[in-house]
Amino acid sequence: MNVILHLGLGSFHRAHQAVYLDDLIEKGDTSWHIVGANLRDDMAATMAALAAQGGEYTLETVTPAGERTYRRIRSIRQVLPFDASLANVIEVGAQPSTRIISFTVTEGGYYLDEHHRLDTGFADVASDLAGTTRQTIYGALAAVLAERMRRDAGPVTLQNCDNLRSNGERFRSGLLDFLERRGDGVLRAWVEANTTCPNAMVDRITPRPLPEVAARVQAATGWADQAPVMAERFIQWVIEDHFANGRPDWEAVGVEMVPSVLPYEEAKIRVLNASHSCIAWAGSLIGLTHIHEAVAVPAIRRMAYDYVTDDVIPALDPPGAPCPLDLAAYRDVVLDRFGNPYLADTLQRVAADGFSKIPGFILPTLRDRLAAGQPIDATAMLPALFFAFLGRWHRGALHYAYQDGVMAPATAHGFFASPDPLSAFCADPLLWGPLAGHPQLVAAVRAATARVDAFVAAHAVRTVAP
Ligand SMILES: NC(=O)c1ccc[n+]([C@@H]2O[C@H](COP(=O)([O-])OP(=O)(O)OC[C@H]3O[C@@H](n4cnc5c(N)ncnc54)[C@H](O)[C@@H]3O)[C@@H](O)[C@H]2O)c1
Ligand SMILES: OC[C@@H](O)C(O)[C@H](O)CO
Repeated sequence: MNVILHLGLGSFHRAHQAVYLDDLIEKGDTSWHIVGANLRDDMAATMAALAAQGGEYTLETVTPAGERTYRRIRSIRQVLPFDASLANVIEVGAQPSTRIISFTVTEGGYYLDEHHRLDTGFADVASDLAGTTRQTIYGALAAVLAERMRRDAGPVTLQNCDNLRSNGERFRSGLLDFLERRGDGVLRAWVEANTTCPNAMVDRITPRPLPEVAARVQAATGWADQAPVMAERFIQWVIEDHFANGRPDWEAVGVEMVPSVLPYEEAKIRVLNASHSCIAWAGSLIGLTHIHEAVAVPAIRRMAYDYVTDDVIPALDPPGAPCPLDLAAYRDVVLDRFGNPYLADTLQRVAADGFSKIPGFILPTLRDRLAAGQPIDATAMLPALFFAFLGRWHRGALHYAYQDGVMAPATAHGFFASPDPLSAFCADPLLWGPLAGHPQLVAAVRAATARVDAFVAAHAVRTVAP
């Protein structure tokens, strides 16, 4: 039996990779299973429920027409209880039968600067580097791989499943930097020789499951499942076929194995993820709650549509180097997927982690457009929306809690204490990297904030503090 150890047993993994593997098991190939664990004690009730259910749970999918399906997923065979020492994770990860270690630790879980080097200013990274904790993906994998090397347990693939551009390469760069900073040259050399990190594009909108999901699952299946997940029907996974020690027969279940994931990930990140954030920030500013409500507001749909049409498509599909994907068709499909009312995906979930999403999803289009001497008006709307959103958060006037794994609250509050808050926001190196303070960026975002203010004044549907 071959094992995939998955770190970060959130909703997405259980609606995506675990489902692909379950598809394979259903086809009669039982040669792989998943062992799952978390690096943080942040979803204890779900982890306990999953463990009590032997790793099994129900996946509910729903189409834009409201057609629901229910299916029991059995590919996760073991759930490791959280333990800050990660002793169980290390034990499983160091076994020769574990051939793949995959992870979803959110966009904010990588702590990389624009050169893909570790940003050691983050307390979690600093304490993992000092060896006092194992709470980041780097600290955890350094411990697992050290034990694997000690036991001579063989090569292993490190498979990133987060929404990160060149997600395998970036993670690898962070891991190697982590080992170098720790002075762990022997392990670093072992990792270079014995691991691969295939880039991958992952896609399936997976909201945080609400209590209604469990109620529907029980009504439909009779099982009082304590850990169900819910997702859209659409699913996609594109992987560079670069595995160190074998892999499941992913092609047999529709995973696309490609030499380069680049066009897929650029399209996904810039078209889907950036417009998703745009819609979430805009909808939040006018007091809405769900993505489908926000994308139904013509002015919001237009912002996302114009951003993709005016700025992203010309950047990704320039004359002389045509993109292999039909980006206009992709834009339309994505906007329709956001309109699925039965998903009830929250603005709160998608608006989260702006301090990772501005640099990851939006900055590359600004950079490309400015480098080509082209206007950035449509893209500037996105940071202008986030700036207004952050202003609401700063004043305590958001109608939900904002979660951001990377934002330093004092720094973000500090923008609004400055005589020119917008300039302070546009000068933040974490958000803007080499574009921080760029005069054209500041001018375009300033002009866009006036359009955002006009949009809010015309559309506010909920009484919120100004
Ligand atoms: N939900 C989706 O629609 C979707 C779709 C495609 C990709 N993804 C990717 O999956 C990620 C997780 O989404 P989800 O829906 O499973 O979220 P979730 O909130 O259900 O789970 C988040 C997981 O990440 C872990 N985590 C959070 N911060 C961490 C950190 N700094 N270090 C280590 N572990 C950390 C948590 O313990 C948990 O296991 C997203 O951030 C995204 O990159 C999600
Ligand atoms: O944009 C937010 C993401 O979590 C999104 O739901 C996902 O990337 C869709 O695959």
